[in-house]
Parts: sequence; C-alpha cells; structure tokens
Amino acid sequence: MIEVNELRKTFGDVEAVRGVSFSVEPGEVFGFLGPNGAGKTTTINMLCTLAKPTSGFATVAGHDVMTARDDVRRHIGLVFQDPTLDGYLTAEQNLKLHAELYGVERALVPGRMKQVLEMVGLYDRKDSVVGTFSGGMRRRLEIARGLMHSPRVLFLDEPTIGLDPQTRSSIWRYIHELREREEITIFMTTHYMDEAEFCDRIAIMDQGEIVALDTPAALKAQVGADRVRIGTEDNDVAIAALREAFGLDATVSEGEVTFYVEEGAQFVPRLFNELDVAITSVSVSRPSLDDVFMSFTGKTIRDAEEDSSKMRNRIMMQMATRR
Ligand SMILES: Nc1ncnc2c1ncn2[C@@H]1O[C@H](COP(=O)(O)OP(=O)(O)OP(=O)(O)O)[C@@H](O)[C@H]1O
Repeated sequence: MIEVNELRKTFGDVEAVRGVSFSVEPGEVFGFLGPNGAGKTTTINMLCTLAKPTSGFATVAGHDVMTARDDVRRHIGLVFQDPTLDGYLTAEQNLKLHAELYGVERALVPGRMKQVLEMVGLYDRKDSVVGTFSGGMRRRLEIARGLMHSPRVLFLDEPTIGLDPQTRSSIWRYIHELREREEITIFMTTHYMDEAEFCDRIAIMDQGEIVALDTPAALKAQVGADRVRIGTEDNDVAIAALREAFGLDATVSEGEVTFYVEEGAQFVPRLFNELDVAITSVSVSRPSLDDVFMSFTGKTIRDAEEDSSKMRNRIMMQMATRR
C-alpha cells in the first residue's frame, strides 16, 4: 500500500530525512517512532504530497507522490498534530464541508457521516458546535473527518499528543476498531513508546534515518537482555567498576548508570556484593521499545529530545548574536 525508496528531504543545510526505504502492507497499522526532530513529520508530509522530496521515490495506494499528487490525495485521509476543525460549525457541518471538498457523492454523505460518527462515539453530539468539544472529542472528530471519503490509507501525525492517558487509550480503541471495520491501512507517527506497542510494525527513526524496523515483539527480542539501572554517588567510578568486575559496557542515561544483562533480578545481589561503589537505587526491567531505541542509538528517546532541543536553542542563540 506504501512503497518508499531512498526518500530524502533537505531544508538548506538540515538533512531532515536521509534516504529512508520501507514498505507498508495493506491493512497494517504501521508506526513511525522517534524523538522530536527525527524526521517523522517530514516523511509523512512527503507521503501525503504536502512536501516535495529532494530525491527518492514513493508510491501510496499505487500512485507516485511526485507525479500523481491528486490520485494520492484522493486515496488518503489526514489527521495532523494541529487541529484544523472549524470551531464555529457543528460536528456534522464540519464533516459535510469535508465531504464536499473531496467530492463525495451527495446521496452517500448522510449514511457515511452516521457511520464515522458512530465509530468515534460522537453521533449523539453531531449537532453540537465543535468549539464546545474537549481536546479528545476534537481529535476523535478529526479521525472521523479523515475517514469521510473512505480513504485507502489514513495518516495520523501524533494522534494522541497532548491528550490525557484515558483519552489516549480510547483513541487507540477507535483506531483498532477502525481497522477491523474498514479495509484501511494506518500510518502513524508517535513519540510515545507505550503506544508504538499497539502497531503491527514500527520503524524507529533517529536523526533522519530508520535505525530499526520490525514488529514490536521482534525488536524487543533483539535486545534480549534485561535493563538494569542504578543510581550511584559517582557514575564514572561505577561505570569503570562495572567494566572491571563484570566486563559490562554501561552508559549514563537520564542520570542513571544503565546496562543490560540476562536475568537482571538474579544479577542484582552480585552487584551489591562485588561492586565497590555506593549504590543509592536499583531498578530492573524487561526490554521495552525505549531499550530498542537505546540499543540502536546509544541514548533514550528522552535524552535524544533533550539533545535536539539544546541544539535548537544553540542555533537560535547563534542567530540572535549574529543579528
Ligand atoms: N520547513 C522546514 N524548514 C527547515 N527545517 C525544517 C523544516 N521542517 C522540518 N525541519 C527540520 O527537519 C528536522 C526534522 O523535523 P520533523 O518535524 O520532520 O521531525 P519530527 O520527528 O516529526 O519531530 P516532531 O515530532 O517534533 O514534529 C528537524 O531538524 C526540523 O527542525
């Protein structure tokens, strides 16, 4: 349903997407996971024909994103990070407007509207003005709107960002129900690790490149070992001692010394007996997608986001001092 080959996008000196290749099967829920600034939105924008690739090739529903933009657009639905509903109109009026823009046959509109509003649990609010809706209700209505013209692929850019956990999980319920009911492929971006678990396959993106691509289970199995994190009074000394005593390669992530071992829980008592460093806290966890990200990039997603926001601040400072 989506074929991408060496797709690249540069903005001046910034290489936002550095030649990514992947394909998405019909009916899949495919996730793009990565920290802020990894290039997820830029990739989605190229696939939706909203940004022109610098080089490379991509097709969506069999149509080339460079040469058949109208065909691509007819077959896709979009839900963006920034809301684009009209707050003065009712839910139903917003959907009607969209149906007209997409040239949905008039006779089909009422039935389709009922169907999509029921799917996101908003049919009984169809006559309410959208300005009175909560953030979660608006996002659900945007999903319904993206489906009005029966697209083959639904693109969702961070569909749950800024929503509370309960609303996030209800949005996911709708996404899964949607996949059951409609023959649709879903392509989404997220930087929430827990949400990426709900995807059939995920591509992990960092600094414009795909660093890993597989099912969540297969990616976690690749990490294999448990993650152990220790708080210490001197992280550098602890890292050197771990290497010396156990031959382990540890790093500091989110302020704690982190390393991977098989059977982490059994290993912890040895740590206290054999490591000559004061330990202030210990945690052991099964591999998560954050560990997958770390095993491919050497940092956690949160650390990567801090790095990228520091870099943005530095560039802005440089621009301000140059003026
Ligand atoms: N129009 C633009 N002009 C210049 N640089 C851009 C533009 N759009 C994106 N970038 C840069 O390209 C890189 C990738 O950005 P992109 O928005 O694709 O990342 P992202 O993974 O979607 O992050 P986020 O979740 O914050 O949107 C960043 O360094 C960003 O600053």
